This record gives sequence, structure tokens and C-alpha cells, in this order.
Amino acid sequence: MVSELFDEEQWEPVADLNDELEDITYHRAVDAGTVRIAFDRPAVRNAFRPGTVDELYDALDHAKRQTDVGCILLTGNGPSPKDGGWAFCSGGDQTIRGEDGYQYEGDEERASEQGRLHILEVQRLIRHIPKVVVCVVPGWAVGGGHSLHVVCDLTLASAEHAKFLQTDPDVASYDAGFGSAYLAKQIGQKKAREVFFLGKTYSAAEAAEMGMVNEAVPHEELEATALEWGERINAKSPTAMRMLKYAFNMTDDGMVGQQVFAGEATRLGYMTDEAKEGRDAFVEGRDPEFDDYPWHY
Ligand SMILES: CC(C)(COP(=O)(O)OP(=O)(O)OC[C@H]1O[C@@H](n2cnc3c(N)ncnc32)[C@H](O)[C@@H]1OP(=O)(O)O)[C@@H](O)C(=O)NCCC(=O)NCCSC(=O)c1cc(O)c2ccccc2c1O
Repeated sequence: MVSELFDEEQWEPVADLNDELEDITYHRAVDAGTVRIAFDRPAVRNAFRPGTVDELYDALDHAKRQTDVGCILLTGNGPSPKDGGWAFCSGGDQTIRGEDGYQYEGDEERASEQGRLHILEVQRLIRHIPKVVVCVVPGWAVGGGHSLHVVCDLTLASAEHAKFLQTDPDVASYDAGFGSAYLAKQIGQKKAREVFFLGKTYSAAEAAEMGMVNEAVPHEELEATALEWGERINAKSPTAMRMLKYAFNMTDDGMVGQQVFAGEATRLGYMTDEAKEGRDAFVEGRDPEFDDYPWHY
């Protein structure tokens, strides 16, 4: 069983990656352009270790390159075989945290590598991926798991079991990027500081009220609702959705935000006859003829 909330009839494993996965699962909807990527370490509340992060990055990168996929669901499998508890993700696995980051402990080939903090690379991939990423939270979203939900485009949560908590300062860690500063953009400075400085646990309803969760739904309906959201998203114009995501990002992302948005503007430019004329003239060794193209106003 992948997860108690997982409906096997709706999904098929992504064949070219799934055999290599240990810490996550990766599925594609049978008849929709939606993929489901899930943490699969429920016994430790889906804490991530470096290998987990590698797999997550690879799955997201694979999903990015599927031109018929518009929606990525990021979730956590469960419940825990130990105590029945649910989690989206409890952040970095503290048992393998070394002095310079999280260690590839137990992986003989990579044990000598430096400590990693590359969940931040995953955050940046989620931020820039030209698709809608929905965080589907069936239980705890804590520490680095909380930050992941913050950086996703939308968050859908289990009304009964989802719980939101920032423990970073308890374990002497700090996501000083999207996890904190971008959270403040979502819920306001006072509330974001409360999340980190007081370390309270918030229910799905409270998190929705604060503006960091889009909707709380009954636990049993969580994944069906997520698939419905995927359908709604996939029915829309891919170009419009991509440009909107990058427009939302741009005001907070500085020159990188401008670069990502501008890259898509360049792509749209390349699709015009005017751009083709510029290219063809160079390739054919002649002067370009732009007289047919107006100076739009
Ligand atoms: C998540 C909890 C609030 C759940 O509490 P609950 O009482 O429901 O369950 P237990 O505490 O009994 O946990 C069950 C079981 O899971 C193990 N476990 C849970 N979380 C982790 C974890 N993160 N690492 C390792 N193991 C974990 C727990 O030990 C139990 O095992 P048993 O063997 O006893 O059954 C609560 O568990 C909790 O508070 N967990 C810790 C949350 C936490 O502090 N996470 C780390 C925050 S820092 C972080 O994530 C982070 C990562 C990065 O890579 C960064 C990179 C760059 C900047 C910042 C980063 C960053 O902040």
C-alpha cells in the first residue's frame, strides 16, 4: 500500500524513475496531467535525509519536463506504521544532521560527502517550475516541511490531521529565505514572527484563516480533492498559467524573478513571424525585413 489515502485506480507509477526510489513515491494520474510526489518515510513523520532530497529533486525535474503535465501534488504517505500518526513532512532528519549539513549516513558510496542543505534547491525548483505545485498536507508540516508548504503555489490540508508548526529555532536551524520571509508576505509580519518566535501548533482551519492554507477538507477527501484541483488547473491555458505564476513570483524574486518572467516573454517573442524573420535573415545571409511588423502601442 502506498498510503491509506492513495486510490490505486487513479494512479500509475512513473516507470522510468520509480524503481530507483527509496524515500519517495512518484505517480502520474491515469487520465490527467497531474503527478503525485510523496515523502515515504512515515515512521519518522516523513523527515527528509539527503537521499530523500535527491529523489525529490529528480522527480520534480522529471515532472517539469513532461509537457502534458500542468499540476504537481506534493504530499506525504501515511499513516505511520508505528503509531498511526500522519505527516506531510517534519523537515530535515535530525538524527543524521552533521556539522555542515545533513549527512549521507548509511550510504557507503556517499558517506564521505559533505553535509547537504539542498532542500533549498528543491524550494527553488518548486518556485520556478512552470506548473502549479499543490502541497497536500495529511498531517504534520513542521520545520523544513513547513517551509516546503510555504513555497508551494497552493496548500490543501486535512481538516482533522493537518498541523502546522515551526521548530527551526528549537533545533537551532533557520530557513531565512522562503520559509520565513516569504511566509511573512503570505500571513503578515506579526503572524510570521509568531510562527517562528512562539512555535505554536496551528490546525488546518487556523492556517486557512491565517492565509497560508487555501482550504481544509475532510481527511478522507484530501486526495480526491487534490485530483479535482489538478483537473481544474489542467483545464486552463498553460501559457497563461506559466506567465501568471512568474508574475506572482516576480515582485519578490528580484532580478531572478525578472529573468524567469523575461525568459518566457522571449519564448513568446520567438513564436512570432517577426522573430522568425530575424532568424531567417541571419541564416540566409541577408538583411532582415521588418517593415510588415508594426511598432505596437
Ligand atoms: C513532527 C513532530 C511535531 C511530531 O510529533 P509527534 O509527537 O506526533 O511524533 P514523534 O515526535 O513521536 O515522532 C514520531 C517519530 O518520528 C521521529 N521524527 C519526527 N520528526 C523527525 C525529524 N525531523 N528527524 C528525525 N526523526 C524525526 C521521532 O523521533 C519519532 O521517532 P521514534 O523512533 O521515537 O518513533 C515532532 O516529531 C518534531 O518536532 N519533530 C522534529 C521537527 C524538526 O525539528 N525538524 C527539523 C527542523 S530544521 C529543518 O527541517 C531544516 C532542514 C534543512 O535542510 C534546512 C536547510 C537550510 C535552512 C534551514 C533548514 C531547516 O530548517
